[in-house]
Amino acid sequence: MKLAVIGTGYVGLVSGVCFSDLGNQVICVDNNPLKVEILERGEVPIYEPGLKELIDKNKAAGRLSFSYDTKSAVEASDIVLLAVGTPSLPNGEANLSYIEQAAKDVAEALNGFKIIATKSTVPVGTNEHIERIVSEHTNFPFSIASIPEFLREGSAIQDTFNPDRIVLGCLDQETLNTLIELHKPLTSNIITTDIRSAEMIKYASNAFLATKISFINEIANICEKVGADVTRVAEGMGYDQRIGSSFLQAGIGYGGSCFPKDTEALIQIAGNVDYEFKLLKSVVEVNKDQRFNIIRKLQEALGSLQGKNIAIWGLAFKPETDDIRDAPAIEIIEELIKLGANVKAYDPVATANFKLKVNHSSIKWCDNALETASQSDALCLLTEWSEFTRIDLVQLASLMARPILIDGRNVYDPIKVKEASFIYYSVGRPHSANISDSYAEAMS
Ligand SMILES: NC(=O)c1ccc[n+]([C@@H]2O[C@H](COP(=O)([O-])OP(=O)(O)OC[C@H]3O[C@@H](n4cnc5c(N)ncnc54)[C@H](O)[C@@H]3O)[C@@H](O)[C@H]2O)c1
Ligand SMILES: O=c1ccn([C@@H]2O[C@H](COP(=O)(O)OP(=O)(O)O[C@H]3O[C@H](CO)[C@@H](O)[C@H](O)[C@H]3O)[C@@H](O)[C@H]2O)c(=O)[nH]1
Repeated sequence: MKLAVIGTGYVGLVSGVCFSDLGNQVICVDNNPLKVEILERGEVPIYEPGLKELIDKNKAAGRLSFSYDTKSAVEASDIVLLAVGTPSLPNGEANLSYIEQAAKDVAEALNGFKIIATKSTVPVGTNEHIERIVSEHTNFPFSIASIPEFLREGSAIQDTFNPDRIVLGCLDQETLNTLIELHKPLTSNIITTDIRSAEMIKYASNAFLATKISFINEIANICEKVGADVTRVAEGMGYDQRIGSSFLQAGIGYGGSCFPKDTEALIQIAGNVDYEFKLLKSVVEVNKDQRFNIIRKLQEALGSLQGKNIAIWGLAFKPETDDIRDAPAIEIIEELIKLGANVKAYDPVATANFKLKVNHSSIKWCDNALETASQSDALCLLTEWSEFTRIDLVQLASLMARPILIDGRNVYDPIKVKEASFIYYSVGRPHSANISDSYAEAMS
């Protein structure tokens, strides 16, 4: 089949590359000429493991190309996938201006029947809105579908080739047949439904996963006070198949380009029909506060942070990505600066993106993990990159002015950290400095 993919962010690029690898002819379009130039030069504008190799392979096979010309890409295609951004507006609602513009661009480029399918995460009813926009700008026939995307950054290729399910929202049987044919090589678990339900499946999935994270983070906060171990609690819960073990890792809260914006958007979607989504509002509130546990633990260990040297390991919102959108590190570092601390920061790949967002004279950007920790009063691990887990803890402690380690992702064995003479704070685990003695006293 011949595809035009509009938008070369994570979703557009990865799904475009995936479909070309399956033997389809794909043109990935972006209206940012800089991105297209980078891709045409053979470089990749995002860090995503395995993506460059797959792009090179499919470009060489003549199945994949890049363009900023929506018109010629659409003209050459049977199916158009919309994969442009839907970021948050200040009130939390999804900003639909990119998708509206893309729909108009595609409509004006139609030269015959096309399927126009939305992969972007859009509020319920948006595909009907897209249908209206397209019909206002063309006389050619077309069919609309919603194909929400569930890939995760950092494992986007693996997720795309091995999806748990494909959701196809479309009521036109011929269009459905074509889309089933396109997705059949990926999985047999293809759910077909109406467009509004498909749109809601995406928001409900992200909101549920975010709920699991906030839930386990609150359990962790209680574990800290009662001397239980949240990692064992999550393990014990996860064996119950009704609960499942994934997304029960306590930490500093979720970040990234999706959970924060999609939870806010679903609260707005509900609000627009006079429904107060109380549970999800609490999920968001818990998440916003969880990252500040890092600051609270630093203050417990050091008192005032004024003039203290604080090392930060990890700036990306999760490992294996250079994406810093809504990364907890942003607010943590901004708060440290506000409190008068001197910050040294390091991330294996996300520093350049982070500098564009947060730059301040009291931040020293470092090139490696040990240099960052050297002479610091405390070290905070915010992203669980594997290189941090492999570090020699004894050497690390010897380099620091004070051996205080705040582990925001529970990556270290508390016993080993103690053996290396660290004062260790993790999230919801015993053997850390954060066990409440008052609970033990109260129970005795
Ligand atoms: N990032 C993820 O992991 C992920 C996963 C699942 C779903 N989603 C959803 O997919 C959508 C895209 O997310 P993303 O992170 O890939 O976005 P992104 O912001 O990284 O990229 C979007 C791209 O679209 C381009 N664009 C905007 N308007 C255009 C137009 N009219 N014509 C051509 N190109 C245009 C932009 O220049 C940009 O390169 C969002 O709705 C998001 O919620 C994202
Ligand atoms: O047990 C967990 C799992 C995740 N996280 C955090 O949650 C955030 C999101 O992680 P993850 O879901 O792995 O990455 P994303 O790339 O944001 O993917 C989510 O958002 C995408 C965009 O909508 C969806 O497509 C994916 O299915 C959904 O997992 C990150 O900050 C993680 O650190 C935790 O704190 N604990």
